Order: sequence, then C-alpha cells, then structure tokens
Amino acid sequence: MLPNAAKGFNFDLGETADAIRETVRDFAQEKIAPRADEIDRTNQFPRDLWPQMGELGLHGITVEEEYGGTGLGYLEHVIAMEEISRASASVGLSYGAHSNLCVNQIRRNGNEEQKRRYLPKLISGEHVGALAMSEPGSGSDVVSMRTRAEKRGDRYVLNGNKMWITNGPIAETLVVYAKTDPEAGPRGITAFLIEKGFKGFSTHQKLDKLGMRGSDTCELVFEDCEVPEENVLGQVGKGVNVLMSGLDYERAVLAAGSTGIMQACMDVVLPYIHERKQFGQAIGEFQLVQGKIADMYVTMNASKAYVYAVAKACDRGETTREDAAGAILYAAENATKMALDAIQLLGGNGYINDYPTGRLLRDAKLYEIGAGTSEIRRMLIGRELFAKTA
Ligand SMILES: Cc1cc2nc3c(=O)[nH]c(=O)nc-3n(C[C@H](O)[C@H](O)[C@H](O)COP(=O)(O)OP(=O)(O)OC[C@H]3O[C@@H](n4cnc5c(N)ncnc54)[C@H](O)[C@@H]3O)c2cc1C
Repeated sequence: MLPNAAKGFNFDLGETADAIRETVRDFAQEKIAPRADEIDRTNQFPRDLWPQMGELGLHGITVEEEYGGTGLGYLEHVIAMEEISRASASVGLSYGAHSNLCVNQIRRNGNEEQKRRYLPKLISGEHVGALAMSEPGSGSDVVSMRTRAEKRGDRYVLNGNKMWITNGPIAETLVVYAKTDPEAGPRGITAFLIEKGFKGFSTHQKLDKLGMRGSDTCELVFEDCEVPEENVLGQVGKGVNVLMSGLDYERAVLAAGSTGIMQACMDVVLPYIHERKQFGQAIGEFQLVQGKIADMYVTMNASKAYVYAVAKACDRGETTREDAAGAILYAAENATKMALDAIQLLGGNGYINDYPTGRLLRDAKLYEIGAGTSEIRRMLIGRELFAKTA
C-alpha cells in the first residue's frame, strides 16, 4: 500500500498518461514490488512478468497498433518506465532495454518485413529483446568498436564480443552493431538483427553486478556468426545514425528509471518518519528531517518535470541531444544522492538489508554509467551548447 502523500504533485500530463500511470502503478505495486527484494537477493530475472506486461500493452507502448503495439508515445513510455522502476529498478532496466533499446529501435529503423517478423513476439512478451553496442574495449568511445561484419555472398559473417549487455543471457532478439567497413570510421558501422539461435552466436556467464541484480547482463560472443543480409537494420554503413538517434530516445526513457527510484525513496521515507520515534516524538517533527525530505521532494519533482518535458519533445519530434542527455544526467545523479538521503533518514535501519534503501542506492548508481556516463553526458551537453551558440 502506497502512502497518500506519495501521489505527489499533479503534472497535468493528460488523461491518457494518467490512465497509463494508474494501470501500471496498480500492476507494478501488486505483482512486482512484493518481489523486488527477492529478485535482488536471488539475482534472478523474473521472466514470468514479461507476458503479463505484454498483456497490458507495455512492451509495445510506442509501436503502431498494426504491429501489435499500443500506439502511444514517449510520455506514456516514460510513465510506464517510472512506475515499473519504482516497484523494482532491476525489472525497470530490463523493461527499458527490451521495450526501448530493442523494440522501439526496430520500430524506428526496421523495414516492413522485419517489423512483422520480430515485433509481435517481443510485444507480447513471448520473446525478450536486447541491444548491443558496448564492447570490452569500447564503452564511451563506442564508435571504436571492433566487432566485424564481413559480407560473404548473401550473408554477413560477424566476429567479435559485446560487453555488459542488458538481457543478453535471455534475449531471443538482439540489435547488434558491427563494422562493415573498418576503414570508414563511424560511417562503417551497420546495425543487425540477431536471433538467439543463429549459429556462431553465444553468451558468456551472467555478470555478478553491484545492483540491478534482477536484470541479467552478460558478454556476447560472435564466432563466424552467419547473418542473412535481410537482417541489416536500417542501411549498410548508416549504423551510427541508428545508434546515436536511438541513444537520445534511450536516455529520455531510461531517465524515468531514475525518477522511479526517487519515488521509491519517498515511498520508504515518508511513512518511516511518522513511525520512528526518538526524543519522545516522530522523527518527522524535527526540522532537520523536514529539511531533508523537502530537498528530496523538490529534486524529485524537478527531475520528473525535465524528464516529462523531454519525453513530450520526443513525441513532437523536437528532442535535442543536450536535453535527452540533460534529463538523464540530472535525474541519475540526484537519484543516487536521494538514495543516500533515504539511508540517512532511516538511520541504522537504512544500513541493513531488511529495508530497501541499500538496494535503491546500488540500483540508482547504474544510471550514472549505463547509456553513457555522467562525464560523457556533460561533454555532449557542453559540446552541443557551444556549437549552437557559435
Ligand atoms: C548494468 C549495465 C548494463 C548495461 N547495458 C548495456 C546494454 O544493454 N547495451 C550496451 O551496449 N551497453 C550496455 N552497458 C554498457 C555501458 O553503456 C558502458 O558501461 C558505458 O557506456 C561506459 O563505458 P565503459 O564501461 O567502457 O567505461 P569507459 O568508457 O572505460 O569509462 C571509464 C571512465 O572514464 C570516463 N571517460 C571516458 N571517456 C571520457 C572522456 N572523453 N572525457 C571524460 N571522461 C571520460 C568515463 O566517464 C568513466 O568515468 C551497460 C553497462 C552496465 C554497467
């Protein structure tokens, strides 16, 4: 049961967005939140949730109805991401990788046949999706990737490794970037649709992570993996456009993972400061405690306002790179700070694993690294602003 105050400020996002929030919140609080600690403790991805989320239309939220999607926009996607992450940030991360990095990327760049072939099972939750760009030697400098795709007749042969891939161990469909022309730098990158069963494709052991433990992550291995040429996603040599534009939408949606964690911090802290008594009164009576929750509330709302505004700009086709990066930079760094504040407000209880605050901190930190680090986001924002004001 969520505390009343956790309903928070009305951002007036419209009837559709409000209805999505209510549906996803009810589902997530009933089916996901009670399992969040177990998911974290056991390090197990809750695969059974995928078809249930498919039935609610959450996996194809941005996809047109003709492909089995819900036909809504990025604002609704952001709200679904926030409410799922509020219940379990791990499930939220896997949901973001599936529904945005994979499904939405296929929707945006796939041809008719690819959409008809891959989207329905991803949208129903029968299949899990992933996206692989990072490599052991290329993270922030992603265009320096070494995975090679060599054309042989009507196929491409992929060789190389991808690292830290969310949903990698379980995904049936993966968007994978490789170099078709290593001499051409960024213009030599192409995106491919890979199926789990393709010969020459395998996954290494699941990575043992600090947080986001219910979200499976691993290294992918391509050893003479044969991919039919019809599985090129977008145009040959134009993969960097697919990748970079996809990253803007990815950042907008994943930023809601951080606002969901912030909301989860408020959900824990607000009842606690009433229940916990010291010096003969509820700790919420102390002005220093009130000051901390005031700062948490204001920062959370400022983060949400920026994230929702960027999502609306995505829906209007007006998003800018600096603001997609800006929204996730601000939300991610403040989610980590807020989880630390939540631990502080719970005192000793905040430091033990019977309470969720430690998990919230471990989960929050990921968003300062995944989808580009804070440093890379600052670099992008500064570069864009400098270029636009020349
Ligand atoms: C849990 C998890 C899930 C992930 N999921 C996916 C996924 O699904 N798909 C995928 O493709 N990738 C995924 N990643 C990879 C992620 O995108 C990379 O980890 C990230 O881009 C950073 O790359 P790196 O780890 O190689 O760090 P590095 O690039 O080695 O950076 C190390 C440090 O150097 C700093 N640095 C690097 N370059 C600069 C610079 N120019 N200026 C200033 N500082 C700099 C960084 O900010 C960082 O602090 C995931 C990572 C994690 C941890």
